[in-house]
Amino acid sequence: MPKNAPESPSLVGAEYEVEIGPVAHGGHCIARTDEGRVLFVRHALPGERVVARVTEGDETSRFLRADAVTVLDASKDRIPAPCPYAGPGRCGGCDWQHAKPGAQRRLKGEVVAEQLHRLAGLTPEEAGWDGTVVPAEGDKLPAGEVPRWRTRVQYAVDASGRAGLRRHRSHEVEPIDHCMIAAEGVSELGVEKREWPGMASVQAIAATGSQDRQVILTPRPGARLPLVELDKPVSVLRVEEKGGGVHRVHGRPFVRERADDRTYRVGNGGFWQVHPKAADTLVRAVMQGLLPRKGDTALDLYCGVGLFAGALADRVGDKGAVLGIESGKRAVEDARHNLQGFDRVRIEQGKVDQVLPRTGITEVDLIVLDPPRAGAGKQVVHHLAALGARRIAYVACDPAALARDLAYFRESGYKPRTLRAFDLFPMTHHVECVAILEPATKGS
Ligand SMILES: C[S@@+](CC[C@H](N)C(=O)[O-])C[C@H]1O[C@@H](n2cnc3c(N)ncnc32)[C@H](O)[C@@H]1O
Repeated sequence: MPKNAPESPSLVGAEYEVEIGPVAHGGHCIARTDEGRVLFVRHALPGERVVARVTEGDETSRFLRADAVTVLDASKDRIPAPCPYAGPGRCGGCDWQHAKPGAQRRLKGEVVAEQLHRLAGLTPEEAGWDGTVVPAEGDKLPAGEVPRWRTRVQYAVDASGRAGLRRHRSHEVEPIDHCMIAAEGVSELGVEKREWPGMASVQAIAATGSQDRQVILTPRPGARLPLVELDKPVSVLRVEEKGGGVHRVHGRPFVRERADDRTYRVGNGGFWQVHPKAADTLVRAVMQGLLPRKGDTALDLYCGVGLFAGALADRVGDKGAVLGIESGKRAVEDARHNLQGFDRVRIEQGKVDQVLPRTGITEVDLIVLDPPRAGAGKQVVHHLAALGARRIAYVACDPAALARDLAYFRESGYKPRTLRAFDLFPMTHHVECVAILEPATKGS
């Protein structure tokens, strides 16, 4: 828009009575107004008739964002949100509090299917997927009961020092007394029960398989650190104002997580799967898909603190070899520490697209890649396909990025053999997938 062009009138606050259409990626459903405007409506379910109030957009917007503020005709999948902080304009953490657990998983499945179809041109059958989204072990609870799965919670702190969670697409904080999806170990720390003057955010971590608890404080500019007295002994870290460096305040600078019968040190609030069953679930799915053999060579790309590299190293044995690549400096130190017992495991620091070509590797037997939400991208996918792996496991937290990359894999001669989807983020719209790929010539 030219600099001094008049702004078009905002539609925020406008209300439309609409029929809710299919679910879309991102925790909302699609609806159309009588004049043909497209609405992305939160707090609604497919098939419902609702009054949707616009939360973002103006007369020129291609689509508007809206909240269902009145439900005129409810879906049979609707339940009263168990969380008192869920609802229009409230906490932005959960998208599907108002849906029965089975319906949440169906909605996620529809999103995965739609992304596969739209971005990769694949039907569920062609992707080797039965169309289901599987709950994590122990999470199949009756409607109204909420799994306490979040072992890491990033609380935002408001100007008065109260901890809470951010409202949807907003910097505003919804102060909360209790997050229902927080793991018991997180709630027990009592972060929500005290004030955090001067802090911008407070992250609480409760490790899985050890009693390690950690709080990571991010102060506002110029603020002094509060004396941290919590209900449990914890280690405390502080994030620097500028540059985001992390410093130890007291206790260990890491927590010990357990997965696949191994302990992993995770320092400075680095990446670890949030659901307590996620690491084991994903390792199992990847290993069942790859079927590593003694003597295999393997890559673990975007390896974090070495979760899949550790599992692969165990299975390929002394005659095999594993190379992990990870961009985070601290995560690389942790991965090297975690896997120091394996002579034939090497961890390289840097971005996959830069490090991989420098390694000079031209052939491998197996590959695991577990990229961040943006996915791996065309260049990395084409490079991987040229290495001739027998099987590739793609672990994906964003089905759109996965579907796009599956299309790149197809261009370069790989097809999905199986795909599995897991509900490792109950109550939210997020879903984790594991696709196992093999050369397209195999069995076709
Ligand atoms: C989804 S996590 C997976 C970590 C690990 N596989 C696990 O399950 O614990 C993605 C990891 O990729 C790293 N990362 C992000 N972009 C990267 C890049 N371009 N190259 C290498 N690593 C990257 C992040 O630091 C993070 O540790």
